[in-house]
Amino acid sequence: MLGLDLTLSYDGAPVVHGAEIHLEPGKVTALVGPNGSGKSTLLRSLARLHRPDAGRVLLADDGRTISEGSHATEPADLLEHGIDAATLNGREFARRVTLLAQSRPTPGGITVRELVEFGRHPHRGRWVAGDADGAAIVRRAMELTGVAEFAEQSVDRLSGGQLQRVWLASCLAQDTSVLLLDEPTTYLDLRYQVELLDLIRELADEHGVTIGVVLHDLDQAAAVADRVVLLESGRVRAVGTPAEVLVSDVLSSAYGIRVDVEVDDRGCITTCPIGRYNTRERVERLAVA
Ligand SMILES: Nc1ncnc2c1ncn2[C@@H]1O[C@H](COP(=O)(O)OP(=O)(O)OP(=O)(O)O)[C@@H](O)[C@H]1O
Repeated sequence: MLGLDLTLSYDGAPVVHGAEIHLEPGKVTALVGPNGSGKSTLLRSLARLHRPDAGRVLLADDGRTISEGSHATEPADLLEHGIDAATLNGREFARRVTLLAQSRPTPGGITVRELVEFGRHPHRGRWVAGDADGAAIVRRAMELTGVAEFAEQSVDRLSGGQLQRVWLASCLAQDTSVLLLDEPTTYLDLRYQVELLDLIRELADEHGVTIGVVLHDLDQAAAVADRVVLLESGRVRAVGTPAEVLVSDVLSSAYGIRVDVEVDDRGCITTCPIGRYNTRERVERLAVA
């Protein structure tokens, strides 16, 4: 997927200025940046939920799903052979791209299974019977996200984290080749944060899914992403591997606070924003104590 020269605005006021973003099949691309830098707006434009003032979104012409994997696509291939997302009808687009949004209105009075089954909507004909693989895909989506155990429970009785996982299951049930996630670890406890990041990696590595994920936690971005796109004031400030983008001077300048970065022997990146309460001397003193 390639977002090209995207200019995005609200009420005529641009908030993203000519951004380019390339999401590759089988790779995880993390969008990071300060509050208000345009991450969600950019992600929503890739999901066709925010119409660009200028620019376009191109998709690989394979129309494949998570189950089938997808071909590698370079920006030049997409420019030549890609499909302009704006030309697809809603159903065609929804078979290719799904977004786990930050918040969604959840219909009341339905079960977890019914909400997950909702993800099958672009694969259904006029009759449910048309979706032969649907039941198996829904079951698998619920197992992967750990919601199968409360499949028959009402969504009204779920915690924030459980509901987040049910919506993720619904996105997986949609079985698209592009999966976009906006701050998916919000509301999740430590275990499910880690499991969600593992699942994201598994979908990319084993199923060739194209993944774009907005993350505030830079250490999570470093751990899960192949590429990081750093946005600042609606502009792409840096693109590259985590080791290339998540460096002290770039982060300190983007976030307006000193950010130290450590890389251990295994190449794991840890970022440490230094506030007044969190001077290096204090951190070292606590480590000794
Ligand atoms: N519905 C809206 N109406 C008007 N302006 C908006 C709207 N949503 C977002 N904006 C503005 O667009 C800019 C980008 O917002 P966006 O939500 O894309 O940033 P973000 O990087 O995702 O922020 P955060 O990290 O806080 O979620 C901000 O200046 C924000 O105030």
